[in-house]
Amino acid sequence: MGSVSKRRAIQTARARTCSNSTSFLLTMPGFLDDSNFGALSCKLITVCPNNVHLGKSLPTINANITLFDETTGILKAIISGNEITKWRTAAASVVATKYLTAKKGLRVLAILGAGAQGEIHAVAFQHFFNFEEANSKRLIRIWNHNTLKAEKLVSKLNQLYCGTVFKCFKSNEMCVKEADVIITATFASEPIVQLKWLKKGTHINAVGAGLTHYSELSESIYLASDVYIDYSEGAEAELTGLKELGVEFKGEIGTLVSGGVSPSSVNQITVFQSLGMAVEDCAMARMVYDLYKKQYRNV
Ligand SMILES: NC(=O)C1=CN([C@@H]2O[C@H](COP(=O)(O)OP(=O)(O)OC[C@H]3O[C@@H](n4cnc5c(N)ncnc54)[C@H](OP(=O)(O)O)[C@@H]3O)[C@@H](O)[C@H]2O)C=CC1
Ligand SMILES: O=C([O-])C1=[NH+]CCC1
Repeated sequence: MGSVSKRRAIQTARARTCSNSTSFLLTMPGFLDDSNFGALSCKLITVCPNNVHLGKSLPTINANITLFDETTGILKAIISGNEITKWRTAAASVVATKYLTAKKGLRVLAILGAGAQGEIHAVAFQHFFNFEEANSKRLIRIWNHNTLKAEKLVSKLNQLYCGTVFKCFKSNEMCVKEADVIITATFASEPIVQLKWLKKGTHINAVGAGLTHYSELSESIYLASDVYIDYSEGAEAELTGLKELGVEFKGEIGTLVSGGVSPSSVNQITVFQSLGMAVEDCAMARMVYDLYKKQYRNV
């Protein structure tokens, strides 16, 4: 993220090719100029929310990353991108939360959405943060519009991570009540969080992209918040609706990381509007490729 804000990363706004009214292909080329994590790559990712209704347990998001030699342009690898997309998206939310809540006490975390992103955010946030609601008990709240799915996820997470209690909420309003941090990771095309439900100083990681990238939160939340983005070019292209609403972006998270922007005050509601960056995929693909070479080819 720091490299993006220092302009050591090249990633034009991605192309979106619709295959029908709800599904699309994103083409995400990126170049990262870094001796350890640098790479030239292009992620091809399809988003098909209706896969969930096909009854075949198909992921709704499917990605592959093509990795190229920066000098010769020769294709080096095609790397499956589903796990990479999950992890790098949660990692971006962790970094945004770290920098935007640095001066705030964190007790209550609410995750809205129990799909792939909801799950990986729960795993990442229990690892990096200490959300203790009461009696020093670590707790993470999870809501899904279909409660059964949230119950299944909660049961799985409670078996895997015994240091934290994962609790299912039937109401999104109750789930976000008193939350210090909220993560929205759904395909909701209508707001699932309202301003009047929030307390002062809440930080929201808005990850989901339904029809637009900003449909999970009410307009009043955006207008009342300091909104941060991952990269300006993407925001200019994909967040036009927010700009038309009068929302001014405070800056890129990478600028906060590099110390170029002062984080918001403790009582200010903040939103990290996560679009997802091609260079996050670049860095991860390079890491996977290097590990593969070391482990299997002894190079
Ligand atoms: N910012 C970024 O970098 C990235 C963003 N995303 C976005 O994150 C979101 C989640 O992705 P992912 O977890 O992989 O997808 P999944 O299909 O695994 O999960 C989607 C979740 O959204 C819920 N959901 C679906 N429709 C609605 C609705 N109308 N209202 C409320 N909840 C709904 C689903 O519940 P149920 O199954 O019960 O219907 C499920 O819990 C997507 O919008 C995706 O585009 C994904 C990757 C990267
Ligand atoms: O960056 C990404 O991979 C995505 N953003 C929205 C859907 C997938």
